[in-house]
Amino acid sequence: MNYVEQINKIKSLVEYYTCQSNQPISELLNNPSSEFKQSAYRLFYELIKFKSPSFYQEPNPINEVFSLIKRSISCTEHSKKSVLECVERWWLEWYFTLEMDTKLTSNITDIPACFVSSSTQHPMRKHELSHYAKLFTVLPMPICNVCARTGDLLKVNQRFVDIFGYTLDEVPNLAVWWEKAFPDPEYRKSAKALWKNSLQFAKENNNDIPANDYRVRCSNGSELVMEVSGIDNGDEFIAVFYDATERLKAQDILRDMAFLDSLTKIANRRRFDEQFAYEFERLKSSADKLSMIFIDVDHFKQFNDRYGHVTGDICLRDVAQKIAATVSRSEDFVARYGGEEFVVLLPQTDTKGALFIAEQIQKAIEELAIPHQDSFTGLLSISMGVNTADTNDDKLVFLKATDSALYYAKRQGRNCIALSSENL
Ligand SMILES: Nc1nc2c(ncn2[C@@H]2O[C@H](COP(=O)(O)OP(=O)(O)OP(=O)(O)O)[C@@H](O)[C@H]2O)c(=O)[nH]1
Repeated sequence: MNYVEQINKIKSLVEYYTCQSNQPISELLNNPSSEFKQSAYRLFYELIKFKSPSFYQEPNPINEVFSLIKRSISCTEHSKKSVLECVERWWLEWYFTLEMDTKLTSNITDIPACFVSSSTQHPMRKHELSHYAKLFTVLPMPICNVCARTGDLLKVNQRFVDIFGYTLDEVPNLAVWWEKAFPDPEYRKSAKALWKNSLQFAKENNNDIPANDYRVRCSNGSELVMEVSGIDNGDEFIAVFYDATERLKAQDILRDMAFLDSLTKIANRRRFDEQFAYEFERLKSSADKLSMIFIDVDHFKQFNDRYGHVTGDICLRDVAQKIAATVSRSEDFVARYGGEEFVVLLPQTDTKGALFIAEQIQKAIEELAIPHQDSFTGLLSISMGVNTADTNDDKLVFLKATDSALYYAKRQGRNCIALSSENL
């Protein structure tokens, strides 16, 4: 298998898990299925262990291969990039483990003992030695080697110093590291507990320290979210840090995409269902009121028929943005319910407050002054149904009653606001 074929195999793996597998991307990244990890491992083993000894020749081959693939992925393909980075991270960890298990001896002084396997039968050759020393230095992520008994940091690589700004003299042991990199006592406590659990897990599971995200304070005061994993051989462990900022950003984008209506750029129905359930749950344990407004654009079928669907789309986008701009409290929530229908949730708001907001929305849409020749006023208008729930109300009954109020407004001739009969 040549280099290009090897690269294509990795690309196909990423392509498959991004586009064809049934697992949603966010779940794939947060909770990778064993099938995904196993496929990545099989490919790693095939290329690195058996078929491609040439992978060993360069000090940092995995990084090079993945950089090449990254360059071939367009910057808009966020999910593909995230999946690729996930595979790269595993490969680097496996690469370390493989080297440790099969190549190293314990009588070498300039190599962290963590690289050294006591079960190794073959003494390491000189060029291999320099290779491993180099590996520690050139790997593109921060790495530190720690004595498990004393907590002394035995070695950190240049990348560690570059990224965090701490030299070995400044963080000589774990106690100082926890103090400096985790200055908030509360967060330090939870981070330490997470790390302790990870080390325990490693002892019970092949020495692999599982990856978790930690918020690390750098010497210049900035904070980075780092995914930390590693290897624990009992006497020492190696912690490998991977910058999770890009992954978290990609996850945020994916989450936004899943919950955003692509046309109007406000929350979609799925997001509404979630928020509605959350607000109703909250209502149960409080004496507050929750108000809701259903909004429907009047005679929108005729608008589309007269002005065309493209103008119709622009109109829906403008109406949605106007509603969102009018409802300004941070706890209020606006979503596209479907088609030309929108919904507003107003926590801690009584009927009077909700009617006031509905009037504001009506005024705002009037100010948009979108021509609509088939409308009574000559301008695009909306109809609204308003309803208010309290602790004892049922979610679905409330939703239905608000919908009925909206259709009452329609029957009244449109361009008006109707209050649910429950509130009269
Ligand atoms: N352009 C565009 N039109 C949409 C979209 N979603 C739904 N519609 C149209 O909105 C129209 C809604 O029509 P109806 O449900 O009959 O309602 P209406 O014409 O607004 O009448 P009333 O609600 O009774 O005032 C349909 O023609 C849908 O095709 C969209 O995303 N873009």
